[in-house]
Amino acid sequence: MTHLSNYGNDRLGLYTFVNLASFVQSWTNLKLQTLPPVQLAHKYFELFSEQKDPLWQNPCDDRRHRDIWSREKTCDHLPKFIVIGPQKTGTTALYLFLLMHPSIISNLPSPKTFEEVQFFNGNNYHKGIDWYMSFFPTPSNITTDILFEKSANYFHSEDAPKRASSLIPKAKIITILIDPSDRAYSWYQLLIIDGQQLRSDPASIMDEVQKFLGVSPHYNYSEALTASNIASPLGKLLKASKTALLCKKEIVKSKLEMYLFLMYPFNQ
Ligand SMILES: Nc1ncnc2c1ncn2[C@@H]1O[C@H](COP(=O)(O)OS(=O)(=O)O)[C@@H](OP(=O)(O)O)[C@H]1O
Repeated sequence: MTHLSNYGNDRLGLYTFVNLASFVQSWTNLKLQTLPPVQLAHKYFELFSEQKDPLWQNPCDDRRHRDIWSREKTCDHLPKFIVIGPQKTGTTALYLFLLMHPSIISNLPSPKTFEEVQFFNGNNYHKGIDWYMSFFPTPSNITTDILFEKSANYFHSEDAPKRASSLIPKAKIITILIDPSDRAYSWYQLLIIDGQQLRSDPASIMDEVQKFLGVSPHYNYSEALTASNIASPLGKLLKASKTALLCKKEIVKSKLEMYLFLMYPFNQ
């Protein structure tokens, strides 16, 4: 079983399998049985569970694979080098410096992860090779243009090395190493806020933010963020937003209207 997006190896496998089955039928008393395709697949992965996780192989090194690929699946849509991180080492700066070179071309941006594709490290990998290749533009000059991608979290991913070496074995790799304490300090300067909690429990989040920023005096958000405290602008906003939520079906038709409605007390 292969995880190539073509049938170069699988055709050979099927040919061997058919001949094996006819040999068994002709020369033995064994009764061959089969199952419908989906059940057969379940059975297969029960027996070979290690193959549940695909490992996309490189289609470019085998002429048979290249020959049956469509034009869109040219090997020119794969990177020639990758910047693997780690995070907080200056990867964004390096990425921008590389982009300044006329022959070095990056992947197209991702709506979710911006300049990074983050293919080899996580679940995006299961979206397949076509998904990955769709991030790379067609080079205007195949011989001189060099495609690359930078995903800073490849560095600490356990899966990324084997996945990358299977799909792009010839790609060069760039990593940036700095004093770990500088990285730690950079992380320390960053506060990640849980957006869901900001909605459900803003006061606790704001306590955390104050601590992180070291602001003084400590402001009592628990008190300020109550509907009863309507004298303050925050109270007005909260009251307005509460009203908006209560009657949103009737009066709030879109997110924009909701926004304007919430901001109304401040725009008067
Ligand atoms: N030349 C240049 N220009 C701008 N910034 C530079 C440069 N070299 C390194 N840095 C520092 O790199 C830190 C951010 O690293 P990353 O881009 O890898 O961060 S991230 O993982 O993408 O969040 C970030 O560090 P901190 O400021 O300490 O957070 C940047 O200041």
